[in-house]
Amino acid sequence: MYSIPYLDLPPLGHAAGTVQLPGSKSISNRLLLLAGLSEGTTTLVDLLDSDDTRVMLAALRTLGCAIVQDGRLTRITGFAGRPQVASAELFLGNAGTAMRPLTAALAVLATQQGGAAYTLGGVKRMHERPIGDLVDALRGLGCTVDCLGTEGYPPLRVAGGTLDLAAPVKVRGDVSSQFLTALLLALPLAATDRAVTIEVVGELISKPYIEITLNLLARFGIAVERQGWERFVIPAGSRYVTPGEVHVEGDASSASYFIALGAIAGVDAPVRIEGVGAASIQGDIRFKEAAEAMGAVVHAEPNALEIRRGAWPLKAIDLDCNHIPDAAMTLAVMALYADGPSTLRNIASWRVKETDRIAAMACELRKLGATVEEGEDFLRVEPLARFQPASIHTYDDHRMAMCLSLAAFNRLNPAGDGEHAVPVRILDPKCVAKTFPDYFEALFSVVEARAADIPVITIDGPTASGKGTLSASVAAQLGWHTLDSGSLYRVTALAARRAGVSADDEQGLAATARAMQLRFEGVRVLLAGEDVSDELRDEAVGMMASRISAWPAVRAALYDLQCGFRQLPGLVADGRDMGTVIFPDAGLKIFLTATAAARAERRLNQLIAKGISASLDDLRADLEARDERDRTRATAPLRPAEDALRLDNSQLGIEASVQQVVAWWNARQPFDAR
Ligand SMILES: Nc1ncnc2c1ncn2[C@@H]1O[C@H](COP(=O)(O)OP(=O)(O)OP(=O)(O)O)[C@@H](O)[C@H]1O
Ligand SMILES: Nc1ccn([C@@H]2O[C@H](COP(=O)(O)O)[C@@H](O)[C@H]2O)c(=O)n1
Repeated sequence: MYSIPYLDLPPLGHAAGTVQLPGSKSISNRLLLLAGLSEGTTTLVDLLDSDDTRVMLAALRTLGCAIVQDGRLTRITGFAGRPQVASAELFLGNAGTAMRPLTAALAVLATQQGGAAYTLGGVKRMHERPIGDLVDALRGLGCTVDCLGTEGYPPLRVAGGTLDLAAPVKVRGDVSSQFLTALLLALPLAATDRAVTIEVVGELISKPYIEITLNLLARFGIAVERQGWERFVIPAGSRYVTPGEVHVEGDASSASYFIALGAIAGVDAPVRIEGVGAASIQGDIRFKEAAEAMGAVVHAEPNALEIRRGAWPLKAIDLDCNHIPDAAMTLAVMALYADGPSTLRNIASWRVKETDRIAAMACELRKLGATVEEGEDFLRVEPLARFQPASIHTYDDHRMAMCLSLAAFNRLNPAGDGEHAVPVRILDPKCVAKTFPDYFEALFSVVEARAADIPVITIDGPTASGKGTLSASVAAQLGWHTLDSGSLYRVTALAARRAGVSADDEQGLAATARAMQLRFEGVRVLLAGEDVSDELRDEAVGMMASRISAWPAVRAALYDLQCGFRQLPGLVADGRDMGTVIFPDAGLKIFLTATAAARAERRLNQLIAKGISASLDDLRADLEARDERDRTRATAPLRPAEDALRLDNSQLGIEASVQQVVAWWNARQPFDAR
C-alpha cells in the first residue's frame, strides 16, 4: 500500500494481464457478523483484509469472539447470541457495513440481557452519515437507542428496552438499504418464539445488497420469506447455525476499475479479473452490463472475467444506476472517453456515502477539465478532449481514488492526438485501504507506460556522499522504485572474483556481467539465489568494482539491466553516470557532493557501526583514489550532467536533503495547488 501523501500516476498506456481481486467488503463484514452471532466456529476463506473488516474484527473480539487468522483462513468462534461483555465501546472507523448491523444486533441483544450497554462510534465522517431511519425502527421495536451527539447520527448508545414484536417492524428503504440489512441480520436473534415481519417504507434502493444479505442468511440457517421488496418475514424458531466453511468471493465493486481498464486500455490482450464472475451474488457484478453498453467486450466465467476494448471511443450512456450505486462511480470517469455526454441517474445515495460523492466527483472531474452537470440525484459528464494535469482530492474515499486513477489513461483519449498526455496526482492514496489496500500495485502490474513517461530522478556523486541514503528516502516519499547502480558493479566484481576472472580481463568481466542470475528483493541482492547483499558492502568488493567499472565492455553489459529498473510509478537512480549516460532524459538530476573529510568520516562511522575498525586517513585516501579513477576514466566518467542541480550536503542533514530534492521535483510538476 502507498502510505504517502500523494502518488503521481504518469500517463498510462495499454493494459493486459491478470488481477486477483481482494474479497468483497459487503460479503466479508456480513459474514463476520453472522459468524460472530452463531454458535461454533466458522472458517472464512479469503476474507477481505482492509480498514473496514479490521474494525469489524476488533468489535467482535471485544464482544467475546475468538478469532484466529492463518494465511487465507479466518476462524471465528461466535458468542452464540450472548456477548461475553455487558458493556463495550466500539470504534468502527468509517465502516457503514459495521456500524449499521452492529447497532441493530447489539440493540436487540441489549434488550435480552439486563444491564447491557454498548456504545458505537467512528471517525468524524461516520458521525455525519445518517442512521436515524434505523434508530427509529429499533425504537419502534422497543429498543433503547440514544444518539450521543446529533439526533439521527452516530455515536450511539444501545442499552435495555423491551422488545415488542407483535406489529411489523417498519424501516425506510429509500435512503440506504443497509438499514434493512441491519434489521435482517439482527432480528433472527429475536425470532426464537415467533416470526418477525419487517415492512419497508418507501421504494427500496440498492436491492442487490439485500439479495446478498438474504443469500448469506440462508447459509447460516435463516430462510427469510421475501414478499416482493416490501415485506420480509423471519420465521419463528430462527437460530444461527454456522455452515462451517465459507469462501468470500472477490469484490465486484473493486472489479469495476479493472473492467473499465479493459474497456479503455485492453487493446491487444484482455484484462483478466479473478475472484468474481458470472456466478457472483453481488449486485455490482451488473456493472459489467453497463461497461458492455459503453463498448467493453466481456467474457464471463463463473469466477472470472476477461475484458477487452470494443467500441472506441466508448459509447455514451444514460443509465439509472440504482442497482449498482458503488460501481457506478467508475462510469463517471469512463464517460470522459465517450462519444457524447453520459448521464448517471438515481444516484442520490452517493450523497451520504464516505463523502458526498456527487459533489466530490463533479469537483474532481472539473479539475481535469471536464464539463460536468450535477443534480440532487444525477451527474452528467461530457467527454474530454484535452485533459489537464490535476491533483485529485480523494476525500478519504477509497472509490474516489480508484475511479480517478482511470484518468491517467488520457494518452489513449480518442479525441486527443495520442501525444498530449498528462500525469494525475492522487492525494492520500492510502484511502484505498478501506477495501483494496494494494489497488495501485495491482494497477501497475497490468498497465504499461512509455518509458519516457515514467519519471526518473538521478542522483550522482562521489563515494560516500550519501547518494544511496538520499535516493532511498526520496523514493520512499514518492512511492517509487530505486536503482543502486553501484551494487551492479559490485555484484559483477563479486561474481568475477568467485569465477576467477581477473579485473584486467575486460571481455571475461563483460561475459560474467551478462551471465549473472540476479534477483532483487527490496534492497537485497540475490546472485544465483544466494543473498549476497552484505558481502557486496565489503571494501575489497567495492575496490574491485571501482576498477572493473572503468571497462567500456562491462558498462555496456550492464546498460540494459539498469534501464529495466525504469518501472511504474517512477525511479530514483543513484550512481556515477545516471544523469549523463543511463537516464539522460531524467526529469531531475542531482549531483550530490560533500567534502572528502565529511565523506571519510561518514564511511568510518558506517564501518564502526558494523563492528569494523579502520583508519580515517586510509579511508580518505581510498575514497579519493576511487573518485579520481571514476572522474578520469574514458567511459562514463563521474561528472555532473549539464542540467544537474548541485547539492552539497557537508552541512546539510539527511532529512533536509530529502526535502530539498522533493521540493525541486515538485517545482517541476504541472500540478497546481487546487
Ligand atoms: N546528509 C548527510 N549527513 C550526514 N550523513 C549522511 C548524509 N547523507 C548520508 N549520510 C551517511 O553517510 C553514509 C554514506 O551514505 P551512503 O551509503 O548513502 O553513500 P553513497 O554515496 O551511496 O556511498 P557509495 O557511493 O559508496 O555507495 C551513511 O552512513 C549515511 O547515513
Ligand atoms: N553508476 C555507477 C555506479 C558505480 N560505479 C562504480 O562502482 C563502484 C561501486 O559503487 P558504489 O556506489 O556502490 O560505491 C564505484 O566506486 C564506481 O567506480 C560506476 O562506475 N558507475
